[in-house]
Amino acid sequence: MSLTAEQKYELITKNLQETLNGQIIKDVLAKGEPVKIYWGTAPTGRPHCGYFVPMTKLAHFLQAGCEVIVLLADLHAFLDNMKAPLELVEFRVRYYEKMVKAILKSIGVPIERLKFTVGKSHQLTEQYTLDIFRLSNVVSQNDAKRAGADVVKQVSNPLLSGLIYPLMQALDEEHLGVDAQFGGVDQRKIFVLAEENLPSIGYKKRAHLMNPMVPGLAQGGKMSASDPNSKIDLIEDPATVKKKISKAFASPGVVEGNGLISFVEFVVLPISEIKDGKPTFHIDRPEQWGGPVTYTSIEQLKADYSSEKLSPPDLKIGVADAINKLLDPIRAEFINNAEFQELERAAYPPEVKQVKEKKVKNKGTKFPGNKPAATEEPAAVAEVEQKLESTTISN
Ligand SMILES: N[C@@H](Cc1ccc(O)cc1)C(=O)O
Repeated sequence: MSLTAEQKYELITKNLQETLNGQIIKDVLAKGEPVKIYWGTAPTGRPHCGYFVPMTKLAHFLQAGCEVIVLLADLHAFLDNMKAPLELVEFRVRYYEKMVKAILKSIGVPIERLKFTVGKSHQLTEQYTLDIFRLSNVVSQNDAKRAGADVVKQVSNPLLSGLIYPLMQALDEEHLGVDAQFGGVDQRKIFVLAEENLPSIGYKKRAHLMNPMVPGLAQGGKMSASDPNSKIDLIEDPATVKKKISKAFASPGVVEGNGLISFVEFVVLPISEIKDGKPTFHIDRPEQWGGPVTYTSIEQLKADYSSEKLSPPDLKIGVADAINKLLDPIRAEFINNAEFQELERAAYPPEVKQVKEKKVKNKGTKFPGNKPAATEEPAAVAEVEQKLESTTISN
C-alpha cells in the first residue's frame, strides 16, 4: 500500500494534540523523501502502560515511511535530579530498550526500521559540548528554567542540571539530524525553546509533534512512574491489573478526566486499528447489564458512557481485559527470559533495608570466641553488576 504525501501527513499527525511547524514535514514529504523523526525517553522509573500512547504514534510514523529514532536519554535521566544515578542508568537504558521493543512487538509493529540510540553516544563529543556553551550564551537562566518546568522535577533548591537539560534536548534535534521531534505535550516548553533558539546558533528549526497526556488511573493527573497507584507496570500480573482497574477513578456519566476512557481512545482503539485494520473495543459485559458489546469509535463509547448506558464497572471489565491482552506477550517474554529478569533487577535493585546493627562491644581479637573482622556485604548494585558483566542483551 503506497500512501500519498497527504495521507502520510495525516497518519503522522493522527491523534496528536498539537503540531508546531507542520510545514517542515509537508515540505520533506513533497520532495518524496522519508521524514526523520525522533522520540526521546529518559530511562528513570520503570516504564508503564502509559508508554503505549507514544508507541502507537511510532507505529504510525513507521507506517508513513518515516525514519524513526528512539533516543534513550541516559544523561537526561541523570540530569533530572539524578532520577537515575550513573551506575544504574546503563541498565535502565537496556531495560527501556527491551521494553520499547516488547511493546511494539505486542502491538504488531515491525521494529527492523526503528533505530535506537543512547544519549551519551553523541552528547559527549567536542562539538556537542561547544554547542551547549554556545546555546547557554543565547538562552537566559529564566527561559531555561521555564522550559523545563513541566519535565524536570521541581525542587526547592533547583540544581544547575535542570537548566542544562532543556538545552541538551534542543541540541539533540540537530545532532540526531532530524526533521521533527515527537513527545508528549508536557515537552511543549522545551520544544518552543528549541524552535526559538536553534536558529540563533545557526541551526534549523524543527517541527514538533505532541501527543496528549493520558490521565492516570487514580484521580486524574498524568500517569507517573513514581505513583504506583496511577499506573500499571508492563509486567504486572493479570490479577493486579484487574484490581488496579477496578479501583480506578471513574465517575458515572463523566467522560472528562476519565483515565479509562482516554486509555481506550489513545491506546486500545488505535492499537486494534494498527493490528486489524479497524478500531474495536470489546466489553464482555454480563448478560444482566445488556450482554457483550463492541465499540468501533470513541464517540460511540463516550455517548453511551455520558448517558449512563455504559456503567463504570462494565467499562472497567473491558479496559482490564484489553490491558491484559496487550500485556500478555510482554509478560511472557519477561517470564521466559532469565536475562531480561536479571536486567530488571540490575536496573531497579530492591531497596536495601537499613537494618540497625546491634552494637557489639569490641573486646579485641584476642578475646576468646571472637571472630576475625567480618567482610562487608557487597552492595546490591555491585553484585548484580558483576553478574551482568558477561551478559549481552540481544534484540
Ligand atoms: N524530556 C524527555 C526525555 C528526552 C530527553 C532528551 C531528548 O532529546 C528528548 C527527550 C522526557 O521527559 O522523558
